[in-house]
Amino acid sequence: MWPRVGTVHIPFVKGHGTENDFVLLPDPDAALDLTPARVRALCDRRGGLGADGVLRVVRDREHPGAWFMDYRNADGSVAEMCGNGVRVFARYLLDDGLVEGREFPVGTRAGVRDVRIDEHGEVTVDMGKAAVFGESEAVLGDRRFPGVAVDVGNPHLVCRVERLDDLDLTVAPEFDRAVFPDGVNVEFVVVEAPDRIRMRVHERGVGETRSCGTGTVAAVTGVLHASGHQTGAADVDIPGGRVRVVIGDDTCTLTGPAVFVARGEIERSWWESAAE
Ligand SMILES: N[C@H](CCC[C@H](N)C(=O)O)C(=O)O
Repeated sequence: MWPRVGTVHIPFVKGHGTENDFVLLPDPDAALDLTPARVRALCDRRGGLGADGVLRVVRDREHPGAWFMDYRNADGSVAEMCGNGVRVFARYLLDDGLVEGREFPVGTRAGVRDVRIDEHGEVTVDMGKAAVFGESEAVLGDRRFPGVAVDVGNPHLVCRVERLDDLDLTVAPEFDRAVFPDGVNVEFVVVEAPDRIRMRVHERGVGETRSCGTGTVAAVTGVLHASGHQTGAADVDIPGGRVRVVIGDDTCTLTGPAVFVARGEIERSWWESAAE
């Protein structure tokens, strides 16, 4: 073992939900100064661990005994909610014995989200009510994509397209800042069948990801809205896998996997140097 010269390293867990990947910081008492610079450094796929975002386990001050998910995007920004992240976060709480039973609440900046983990490890998250709040468009190069604005606790723009393989998502789509003053996650959606859609997503604060849980809820909500329906269900195929979305009268659910890849320790000296 490397000599531990009086340093205490920082535990982490690496996991993903349909390949939307995260660094999870599990120690709620570590008193970490999680600056935006450290989040960017952790998410850096060369100089750091590499991830789309960071999930930190925090004691929920408003709900004693419950846990709060402090989610950060790879660019260091704070987002209200992360559907894939909640699945990974919930699985960690269950696997590490921090909760009793397979159904429990998780606090997020978008509110409390009830989760259920079945015996196969599939996680269902009550995502709350998704709401269409207008129409707008995304611009990629010289192409304009009309879409619907959907609030899933975080902002989304859902654009229906005929194909996904001709979209250059290496650049951020332009959008109307009057509609999305805090930025937006943009989904490009192909409807394959009334209960199956395919999508790609360019995430606020990250870039193109292989999956976006809140984005899949927004996509199904947007497609149903466009067809004049308020409720329905669909399988959503994203590059990182498949999730199931159910849009009900009062709430939506997202069901999908949560995978742990590795556990380890972040070198304290690296952590201090990343503070900026
Ligand atoms: N990947 C996340 C979405 C993060 C959204 C974040 N990029 C934002 O700024 O809202 C998810 O699975 O829901």
